[in-house]
Amino acid sequence: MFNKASFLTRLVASSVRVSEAAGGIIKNVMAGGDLKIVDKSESGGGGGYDPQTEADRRAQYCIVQSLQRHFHDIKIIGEEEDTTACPELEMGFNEDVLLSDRLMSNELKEIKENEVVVWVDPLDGTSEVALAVKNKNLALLEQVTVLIGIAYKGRPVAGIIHQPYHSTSGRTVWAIKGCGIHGLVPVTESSQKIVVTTRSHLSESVSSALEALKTRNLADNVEKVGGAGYKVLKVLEGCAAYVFASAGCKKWDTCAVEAVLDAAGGKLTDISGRDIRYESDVQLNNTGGVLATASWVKHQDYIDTIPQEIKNNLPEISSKK
Ligand SMILES: Nc1ncnc2c1ncn2[C@@H]1O[C@H](COP(=O)(O)O)[C@@H](O)[C@H]1OP(=O)(O)O
Ligand SMILES: [Mg+2]
Ligand SMILES: [Mg+2]
Ligand SMILES: [Mg+2]
Repeated sequence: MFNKASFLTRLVASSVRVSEAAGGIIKNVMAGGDLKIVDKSESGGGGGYDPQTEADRRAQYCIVQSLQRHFHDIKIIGEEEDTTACPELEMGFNEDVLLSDRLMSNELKEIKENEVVVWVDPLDGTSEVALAVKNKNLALLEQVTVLIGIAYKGRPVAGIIHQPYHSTSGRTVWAIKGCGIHGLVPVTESSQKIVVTTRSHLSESVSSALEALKTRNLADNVEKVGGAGYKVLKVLEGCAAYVFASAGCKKWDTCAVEAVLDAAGGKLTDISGRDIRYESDVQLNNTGGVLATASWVKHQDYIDTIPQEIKNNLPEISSKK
């Protein structure tokens, strides 16, 4: 069945399994107790404290090696430049994904390996991992996700969000364009408009955007939590929007989650309402910020309410410098 399925279905089926293997590696490193944290901003990354742990490095190695072994011509762009080798694992694939093959459009069925860009965030929420260990507050680990996003012609067509610390054995939420969302049942209405935003990268523009939303009853409450993946899961499970009016996150933070949110009827753009592009040569930073909304609110209301001066300070830069 696997070999008969189209390339995109096989890539997603493998990526679901690989994300779960990466989640296991993250848990093993955490259980070992020695994160070997480095601060990437010290090696010229700029932009303030930017931690990377042994879990980030091992998870990325596992994901990239496994996918490249089975799909030689895909282009993979991962967050971490430094990785740590880990034993080769025979991944297999997730059988449920294969069932999507019959639902896929012909255009997606005909996608070839050299036409996709795979955006990998091996561990989203590294700041929360560092804080969880420092404060011995393991509840923060629920905010950790593994993100694998698949882009075709510059736009997301599939996404995988693995949440290793969700309940006891973790969970994987995945979607292929036009084939629905799997791994959770999205909330389709809520009496309260809760907006989620950053815990560790707050700034003047982030706060001002949230204040503006509150005045228009688009944010009854604001929750500050970590991770782009975790915040989109919160939007899928009842929050109204994820608003990040800052240039800090990258294409690997948003490609997977945009594909999953889109499949649930939500929407993700920059804060000016522009689509985020995912070609292999784009600027890695999401310089226009991130606005993700649930299916049951109007995305345009949030765009219209964010002050123009904040948008002007977050221009879109689409080509790599
Ligand atoms: N200034 C920044 N520098 C590095 N990464 C950032 C920055 N801002 C956001 N991110 C990335 O975007 C994610 C969402 O941001 P936040 O948690 O602040 O809402 C973070 O988990 C982090 O991903 P990662 O943990 O993979 O490095
Ligand atoms: Mg990081
Ligand atoms: Mg990230
Ligand atoms: Mg990361």
